[in-house]
Amino acid sequence: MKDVLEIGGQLLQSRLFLGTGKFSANAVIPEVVAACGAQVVTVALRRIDLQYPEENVASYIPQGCIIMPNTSGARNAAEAVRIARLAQAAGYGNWIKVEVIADNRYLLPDNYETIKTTETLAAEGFIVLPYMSPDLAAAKRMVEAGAAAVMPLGAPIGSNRGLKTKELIRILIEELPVPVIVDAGLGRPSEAAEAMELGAAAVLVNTAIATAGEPVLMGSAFRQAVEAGRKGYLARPGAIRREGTASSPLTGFLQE
Ligand SMILES: CC(=O)[C@@H](O)[C@H](O)COP(=O)(O)O
Repeated sequence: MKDVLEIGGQLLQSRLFLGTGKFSANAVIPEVVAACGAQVVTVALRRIDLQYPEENVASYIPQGCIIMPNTSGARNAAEAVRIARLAQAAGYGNWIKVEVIADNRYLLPDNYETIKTTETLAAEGFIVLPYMSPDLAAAKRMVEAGAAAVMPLGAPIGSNRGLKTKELIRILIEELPVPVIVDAGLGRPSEAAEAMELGAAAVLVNTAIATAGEPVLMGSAFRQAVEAGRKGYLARPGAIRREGTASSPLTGFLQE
């Protein structure tokens, strides 16, 4: 049975979602998407320019990808809902990544406003993927509100600090009935593999790929890391022990 990820009725082979901010030029995006094998690509509505296609980041996303607008810039539920409706009216479908960020230093999400946004947009038929701080109570409310997945941060956006919220994300993976997609802060392919080994359904990466010296090569590295991490999870890793266990029996050699 092929290992596919289902979200909003879509069957995805790729578990690496790509963010499109911070690239030195939009022209590199098609090659990076191909290197990542990404099927879901997120764009900020403010970077969608309907009048000048060459400035419209969405026009660099290959056919066949799901373009998932995000509500970055929204500081409360009302603004996020407005951005989502604008994106849909502009023809960008009904997937939406909810981002409601009220602090300028750490760019941490406002879970309360995100819950409210999820309630409104899910009721309007959007496929809602809320970016959130990994809190079980808030995540359950987002799921009750109709979230198709939840997207807890590993570390602050753009920090490249990795899976700093690992134990909280593990709880979400164990307790929630929807896919858990680690989003934000993953700085190295190994950290994406770590998230996948934990049981994350997918990861979303932007800064680490966009700001690498070689974004296409880094995208390919993240692709392989996500695939390896997923296989490591499916293979059911052995128990972690404190004591040593000989790889071949030493009986008959050591005096008890
Ligand atoms: C919430 C948000 O905006 C993230 O999707 C961001 O784009 C990805 O975070 P990194 O840039 O740290 O990968």
